[in-house]
Amino acid sequence: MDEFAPLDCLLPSGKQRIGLVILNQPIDEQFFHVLWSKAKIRACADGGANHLYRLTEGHRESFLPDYINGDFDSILPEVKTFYTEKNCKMMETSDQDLTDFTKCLAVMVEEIKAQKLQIDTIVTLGGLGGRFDQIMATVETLFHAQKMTDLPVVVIQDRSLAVLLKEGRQHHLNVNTGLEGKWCSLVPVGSPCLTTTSGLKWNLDNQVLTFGQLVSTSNTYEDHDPKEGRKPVRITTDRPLLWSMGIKPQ
Ligand SMILES: Cc1ncc(C[n+]2csc(CCOP(=O)(O)OP(=O)(O)O)c2C)c(N)n1
Ligand SMILES: O=c1ccn([C@@H]2O[C@H](COP(=O)(O)O)[C@@H](O)[C@H]2O)c(=O)[nH]1
Repeated sequence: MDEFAPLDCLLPSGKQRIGLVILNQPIDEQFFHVLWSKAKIRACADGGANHLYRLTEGHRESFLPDYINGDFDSILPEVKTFYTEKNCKMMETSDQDLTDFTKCLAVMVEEIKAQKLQIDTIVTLGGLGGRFDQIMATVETLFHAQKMTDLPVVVIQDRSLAVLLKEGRQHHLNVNTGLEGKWCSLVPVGSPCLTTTSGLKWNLDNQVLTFGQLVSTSNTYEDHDPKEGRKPVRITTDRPLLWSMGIKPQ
């Protein structure tokens, strides 16, 4: 059984130790500060460095990533110069068969192993906005991630979080952090998913989720007694299944 609280990473008091990946999308300042302070390793994928540079103006030296990688077709010259001079590791990879996000994640997994870092979750800022092909590529990267590591890889942008649930497991998602928004969803992105759930308003009972037949979007949580808190959402699936959920505006 896999127990996991997807939004624990955004709680200042949350217990997860994280690795942080910054992609080339606008960064939510509040989320950034919570995540940065908890992170044991921090990385930018290519143009992600431009966003970090802009956001931390006036305090840049306190927010240096461990490495920046990618094909460097988006990082601005002054940003590249700044982080190079500050001795951040610059890892240029010309490979045009994998996205900069996938490559960044692969490096992070290697670094976690090499440095024996205690990490519970890899959290990515960006990846769910901007270009549609990049959003689809983010989902594809989550499939690569499952081959690279057993750690959960969570993607957060704006008020949405996405994580790919592993196949053949029972997942218990703790959705009682207080940060959960109203909606949640289960999308069978790679192949049809035989799915059973509890804790949702619209549950599935050994049903096949597949495009063109049934996809669980605009779902929400089962009603609960506010004094007792929400019960976990339980999900079993025979194939990787994309869980996504809203984050309540703070
Ligand atoms: C079949 C196939 N289609 C498309 C590509 C092209 N391609 C896939 S990943 C990739 C790198 C994308 O890099 P990234 O920095 O993540 O995105 P960018 O902003 O450069 O588009 C490229 C060029 C390919 N190699 N193979
Ligand atoms: O519209 C977008 C553009 C990019 N991303 C993510 O950021 C990385 C790095 O992007 P670069 O354009 O190479 O700087 C890319 O691999 C995507 O994962 C995005 O989410 N949306």
